[in-house]
Amino acid sequence: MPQTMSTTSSYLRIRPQQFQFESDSQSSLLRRAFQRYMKIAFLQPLPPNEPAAAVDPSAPKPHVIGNLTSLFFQIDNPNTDLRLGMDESYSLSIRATPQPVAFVHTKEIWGALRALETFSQLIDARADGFFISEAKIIDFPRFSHRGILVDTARHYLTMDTLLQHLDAMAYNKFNVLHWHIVDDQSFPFVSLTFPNMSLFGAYTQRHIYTPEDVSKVIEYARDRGIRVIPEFDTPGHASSWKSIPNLLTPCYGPNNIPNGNFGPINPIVDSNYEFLAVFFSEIKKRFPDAYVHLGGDEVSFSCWASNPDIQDFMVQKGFGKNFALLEQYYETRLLQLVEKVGLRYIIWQDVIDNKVKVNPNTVVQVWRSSPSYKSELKRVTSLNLKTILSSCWYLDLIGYGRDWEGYYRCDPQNFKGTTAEKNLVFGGEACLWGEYVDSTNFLERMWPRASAIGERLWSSAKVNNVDAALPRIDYHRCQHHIRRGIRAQPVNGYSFCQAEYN
Ligand SMILES: CC(=O)N[C@H]1NC[C@H](CO)[C@H](O)[C@@H]1O
Repeated sequence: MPQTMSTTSSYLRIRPQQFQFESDSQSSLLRRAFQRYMKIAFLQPLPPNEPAAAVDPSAPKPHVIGNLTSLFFQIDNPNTDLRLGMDESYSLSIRATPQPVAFVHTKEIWGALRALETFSQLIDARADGFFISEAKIIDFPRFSHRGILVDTARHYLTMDTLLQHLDAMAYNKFNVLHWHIVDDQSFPFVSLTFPNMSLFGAYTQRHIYTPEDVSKVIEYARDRGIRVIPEFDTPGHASSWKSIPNLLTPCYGPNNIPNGNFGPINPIVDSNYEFLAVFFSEIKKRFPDAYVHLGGDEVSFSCWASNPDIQDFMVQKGFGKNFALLEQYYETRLLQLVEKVGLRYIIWQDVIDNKVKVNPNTVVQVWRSSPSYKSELKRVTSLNLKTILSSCWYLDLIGYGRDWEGYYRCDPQNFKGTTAEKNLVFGGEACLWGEYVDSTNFLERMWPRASAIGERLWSSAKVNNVDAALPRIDYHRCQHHIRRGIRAQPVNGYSFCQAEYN
């Protein structure tokens, strides 16, 4: 839902063969977007040879007063970086009188992409043609970080799934793909510096993302105004990093000999920080975004506590039995080496909960839903740290019925904070963890449940009435997902699409 939108009951017909997007900008990204949306905006609304009568006879016949033949884009500054804080605002005006004219004005090219998506969603595709009403829209996102976490480590996601997902993200104006690319269970990311990591860490050599795959995802996302932020989660969730000698902590059994298991990254081995510095300097080369996600969640202390060398280290450092201090020691050194590499970072809230001192640019991702995410938001923002919320939006946790309503009601700034603290919450992410998700069910489990979060993160906080949203998310599922080839599951107990998924 745009920030401001007014329409009239005067319609213009669009004949795709006599319509084009136009701009003075020479941007190749914009040209590709124009080509893409000429297809998307004018997809046949109904299965072929469907009798026109199938169109809902009660729907009011549009009052057509002319033909629209072009949509002109004026972009003030076409060559801009894809970045946190990029300008995605736009105005869209469609007028029928004195003669049909349609016009978009944006500051940056990213607003042009968002305007194209809105324009495509305004088109009323009927059996007897394509129509669009007069409209005046002034729009911009409420939050600048509107992300989706995908997990390619618990189960592998095919490139086709990832690219379809990026298409759907664009249909919902998301702008960050948080690629949780590796974890305990597998390491599908092919490192150029340390090829053994995927050689020994991937499920098989087919369950990998080659450098070409990674570049393809980054370019495909960029074309849609979507940043790609990879997550390399340490010191926990790193069992698959086992090919790096001495990296993981050897766990000890009760008789003080190694029991063959390995735990979190070993924080007392200095060469591990040298490895991490080299690894993250590769990451900086491979991913253009200024931010990387360093994880830091769910570090289990039991293996560290079982290791006699670590026990000695804790005594030397005066940490006693407080392993949160050892995690602080690790995180402090990690954040320093990553900063030295020239990357900014996002971390899970656990790092803050363990009282690690972080760089003021740090972004904290709040994900736990207990004791209360609202008190966590207060705690993190009172440290003057930028924050994104995920707690309400764990799409991997499934139940029965319209769970999207809860996602829709959750507002990231709805906590007891000062205005300044609330403004530090600059967005959020839906998370679809991969424990029970792979390419057979990723898209239908993601969409359109994530659409409710997309509107929460783009639209005004005042757009929050679930009853008003129900028919819109239902329509959005059919017209902008199913019709565009995205397998999106039902959001309503009973409904149908003009063109069902075949
Ligand atoms: C930050 C975070 O969420 N960490 C773990 N918590 C539970 C999730 C499943 O719901 C995943 O296992 C995830 O790896």
